[in-house]
Parts: sequence; C-alpha cells; structure tokens
Amino acid sequence: MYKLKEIADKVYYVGVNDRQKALFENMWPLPYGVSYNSYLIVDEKTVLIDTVDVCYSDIFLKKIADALDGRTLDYLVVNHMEPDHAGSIRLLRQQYPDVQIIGNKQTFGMLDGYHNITTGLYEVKEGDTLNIGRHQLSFYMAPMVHWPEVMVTYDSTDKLLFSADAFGTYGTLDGGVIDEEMNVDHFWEEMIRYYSNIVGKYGNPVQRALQKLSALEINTICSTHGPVWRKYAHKAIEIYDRLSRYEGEDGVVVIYGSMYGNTEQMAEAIASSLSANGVKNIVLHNVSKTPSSYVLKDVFKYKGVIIGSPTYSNSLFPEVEAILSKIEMREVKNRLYGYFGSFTWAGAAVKRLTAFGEKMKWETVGTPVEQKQGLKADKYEECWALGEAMANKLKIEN
Ligand SMILES: Cc1cc2nc3c(=O)[nH]c(=O)nc-3n(C[C@H](O)[C@H](O)[C@H](O)COP(=O)(O)O)c2cc1C
Repeated sequence: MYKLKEIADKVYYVGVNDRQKALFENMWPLPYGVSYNSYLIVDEKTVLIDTVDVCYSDIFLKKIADALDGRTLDYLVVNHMEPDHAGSIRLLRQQYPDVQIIGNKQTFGMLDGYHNITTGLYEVKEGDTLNIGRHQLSFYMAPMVHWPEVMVTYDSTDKLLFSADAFGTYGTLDGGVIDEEMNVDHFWEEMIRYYSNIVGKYGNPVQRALQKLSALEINTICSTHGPVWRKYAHKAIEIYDRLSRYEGEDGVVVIYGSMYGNTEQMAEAIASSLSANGVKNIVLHNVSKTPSSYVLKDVFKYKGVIIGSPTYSNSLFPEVEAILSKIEMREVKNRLYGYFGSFTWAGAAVKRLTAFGEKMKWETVGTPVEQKQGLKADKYEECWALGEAMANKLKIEN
C-alpha cells in the first residue's frame, strides 16, 4: 500500500511524523512538530536503521512490512538508545523474533535496561563493517553526541550516513523527505534550536565526531529527525560545526525579566543604542514570555549576550535565574557579555549577574548598569553606553 520514499536504490524511508506532542522532552515547544526517522535497506540481507517513538509503532511496523514484501527482517541497527528512536524495539522483536540487533557494548547495556533484551545481539566496534549484498555498512562511535552509546552507520556503497541525532532538527516531513524536494527555509532556525536544546552541552564530542566523519565521502545524511540532507548536506555540517565550536554570529540577544517594566525600559534603551550603533541582528526576550527553548537558540546563535534582571528577594528574578542555569548547563563559551539590573532597597541582581559571567568565563563588555527604582536620565545614558560598547566590540570582532 505505501509508496515509500526511496532515498537510494532499495533504501526506504520508513519514519513517522508527530504533530501531537506539544513539548519535546516535555520541555521544548514543537510548533512544526517533529519526525522520528527510520530507514530500511532491502538488499540480500534486510537492515533497519533505528526505530521510532512507541506511540507510532503501529504505522511504523506496517510500513516496514510493506517494504519487506513478505521477507523477514535480518538486522536492526541501533545507533541511539533514546526512547524517541529505540521505543519500538521490543515490538519490532516480537514481530521479527530472529532479527539480530546491531549495536555496541554500551547499547546492549541500555537495551537490557529498557527492553529486557539480551539475546540475538550482534556487537560492533569502531570501524567494523558488515556486507549485506550490494551495500556495505561500517560503524563509527560518536560517544556523547549526545548519549554515550551513540554511533553512526555509513553505507559506503551509496555514500549515505545514518547519523543518529546529529544534523537533526525539529519539524515534521510534510510529504517530502529529501531536502531538494521541499522548501527547507524554516528548518535552519529549528536546527539551531534543536542543537541548543538537546545537544548543546556536548560541543567537544560533536567536534570529535565531525573530525572522524570528515574522512568519509558523504553524499546524503540520514538523520533521525527532520529532512534527509543531500543538496544541503554541507550546510547542515557547517551549522553543526559552528554551533559545536560555540561560534556566535554577528548580533546580540538581550534577555531580561521584568515585573513592572522598569528593567524592561533598560533593555529597550540598550537595544535602541545597539541599533543606533549599527547592530542589525538584535533580539529581545522577555523570559517570562519567551520559552527558554528559543532563548537558548539565540544564545547559541549570537556572539553578544546581554542579560538584565530585577532584584527579587535578595536574588535574581526567578525566571532569569532559571534561564541562567540552562545556559550554564550547556557550558556556552566565548560570548561577549553585558548585564544590568534594578532594585528598590538593596540591589542583588547585578552582583549575581557578575558572578554568572565570571563562572561562564565570558568577556564582559561595557559597564554594568544598576538602577534604583524608576529609570532616570543618568541610568538611561549608562544603558546607552552599554549598548554602544557592545556594538563597538562586535565591530572589532567581525
Ligand atoms: C516579590 C518582590 C521581591 C522583591 N525583592 C527585592 C529585594 O530583595 N531587594 C530590592 O531592592 N528590591 C526588591 N524588589 C523590588 C524590585 O527589585 C524593583 O521594584 C525592581 O525595579 C522591579 O523591576 P521591574 O519593574 O522590572 O519588575 C522586589 C519586588 C518584588 C515584587
């Protein structure tokens, strides 16, 4: 029944789309949904690469059965054990009891832990190959991209890289599967958001994996989320490379909290100054309104980060504190940092923002502004000077 998309000769896309889940990992908004990608190679041996979220196992198993057309499934390659990809393994095993599960030692520990599966395992190590007929598969470890067991599978025959979550993005596949057959414009921002939310902390492991993959000739990247990258494979690699080096673009994200608007006015003054001094990419996020997913995206995207907060119970406004902890967790490096805060009787926000910048080892730009109660002309000028200092610093950097 299914007219499945053929990525290469007898390599079928058998993934599914999720347009129901509101929050990925129960945290990150999915305005465009998300896809769980899986690929089936029908050769002398039949090989499935990864599975899908268990909620979609019914349709997933039907697609596989269609593509197999009466044949059995010989191998399942498990590149990644996270449940959005490994969730259907137990049901797949029930359907195909003789399927050999290919993974590494760490995969098998998790396979036992999540699915009580300890038999029918085919262990692979770095660089091992498997001949399945016309196709030859090799396996490369990519630890901590973004789990420890992660590996990628390379098809040297058709130059396909099955990359697990690497090069993945939020967003469903609305009909098309391969990038060249669809409008991919909205995927680029979603790729940065996915990276910053999910992979962000693991810049060094991503760099090591990219180094390793650079030795391979790759025509097509088959990730576990989002489009299959062919026309834009190089661009996807470039984005992951830049993000994992924590290299920010020319621009500034201004992140602030505000209950009554006084701190917000400081943010507005700084933004006006940034613009007046030539910065084109300026994004303001009110942390009480913008989900942290998008704030993190822009922290990864831009070189300049300016943060402001009111003093709240002798500390930071809690929503600002929450975003700081998410930035800290991701160990974002090499940012130009400005900050400001307000108080009514005894300021604490600016002190805490100083400590944050020191912990992140970010370069402080301009003089921090601390405002008591309402915004006055002198503090407005200080905010303006902070924006100007950041704009000038960005000019030198770029
Ligand atoms: C719940 C609450 C707790 C506060 N705690 C402090 C405090 O510990 N020290 C202080 O000087 N001001 C405190 N303030 C006053 C605010 O920091 C001050 O009004 C600030 O300018 C508010 O900024 P906003 O207008 O951007 O919300 C508190 C205000 C509220 C509502």
